[in-house]
Amino acid sequence: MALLVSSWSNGVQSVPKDYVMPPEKRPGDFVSVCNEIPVIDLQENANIDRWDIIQQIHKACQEFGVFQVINHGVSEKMMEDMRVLYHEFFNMPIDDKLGLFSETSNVASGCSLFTSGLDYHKEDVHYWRDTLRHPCHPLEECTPSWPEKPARYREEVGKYAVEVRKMGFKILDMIAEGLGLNKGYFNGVSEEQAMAINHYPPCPDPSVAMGFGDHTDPNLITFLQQDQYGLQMHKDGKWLGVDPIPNAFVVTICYQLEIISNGKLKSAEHRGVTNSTEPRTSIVTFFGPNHTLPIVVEPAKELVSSTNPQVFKAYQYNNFITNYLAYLNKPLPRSETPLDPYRL
Ligand SMILES: O=C(O)CCC(=O)C(=O)O
Ligand SMILES: [Fe+2]
Repeated sequence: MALLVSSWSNGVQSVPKDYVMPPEKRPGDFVSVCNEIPVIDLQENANIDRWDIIQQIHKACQEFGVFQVINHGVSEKMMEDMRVLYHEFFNMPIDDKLGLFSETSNVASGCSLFTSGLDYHKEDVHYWRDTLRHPCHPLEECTPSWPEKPARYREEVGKYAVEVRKMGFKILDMIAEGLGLNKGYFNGVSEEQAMAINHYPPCPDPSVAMGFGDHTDPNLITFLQQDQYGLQMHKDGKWLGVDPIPNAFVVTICYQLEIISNGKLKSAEHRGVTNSTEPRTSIVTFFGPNHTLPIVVEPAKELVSSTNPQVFKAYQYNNFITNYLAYLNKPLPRSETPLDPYRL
């Protein structure tokens, strides 16, 4: 537990040496907010109909692999309640969190509170973050593993998970239609829903530490709400800062969507940096195929033709996840990406 950054970092004057990243993994010069990352209003009006919104989403998925949504249907009150709840959670006395703590991230199973990356003791340098992670669907099976404190946790997070699922499926339908696929096309590969709540305490020197290193999420699609600046996206060799718009969700295209779209949509590489003044919390929801079932993922047949040859082969999702986790443990610099073994 003493390992949690939030348990020891308050008031520290310098970054401990096992949190000082080697130069190639540091955040580099300050990256300001990029106003080009699309912000899409999901509310139809007299001038904008559903098809216009689908086109905006499609363009953003092709050009950036990321966009923000507003008027998305999840109530502002609920998003604010989540911010307040997780502020309270990360500020609870250590004893209240002890039962949840795990020294490894335990990604595949139940609820865990961990720090840094996948396996703290195997790392040379650590990330400046603590994370609570748990599955969210089916709700009745998941909630018994969730935190018991704050007392309203299970009720509030349960409602939020349901609302985010509705929004997620609505946006996935629009992505499907933008690709020329039927509504509901992604239903079979978005069954699994999990949340990760990343907490980054203020860091005395954000230029040498890293909150969350570069990565692309392995699942289908990710929705993130954030209370402070810190998320950056990689595009055309540059890092772009994502504006922390209150009550917006950042939508990120992940590896499975790039593969199913036969490379038409781009997955987005991203990272989280720290700041020296304010704690930052990102509340992240992931949707993807059920990793406990032998689900086959492959490019949509409708998107493959003689002029658009298939660029990825079919594989089992659980095999992809095993390879992805092994990839994350490989030392830098890595010569290939987790997508490469699946290219034709
Ligand atoms: O905290 C952030 O902004 C990034 C979080 C993230 O990329 C993740 O949880 O996969
Ligand atoms: Fe991520």
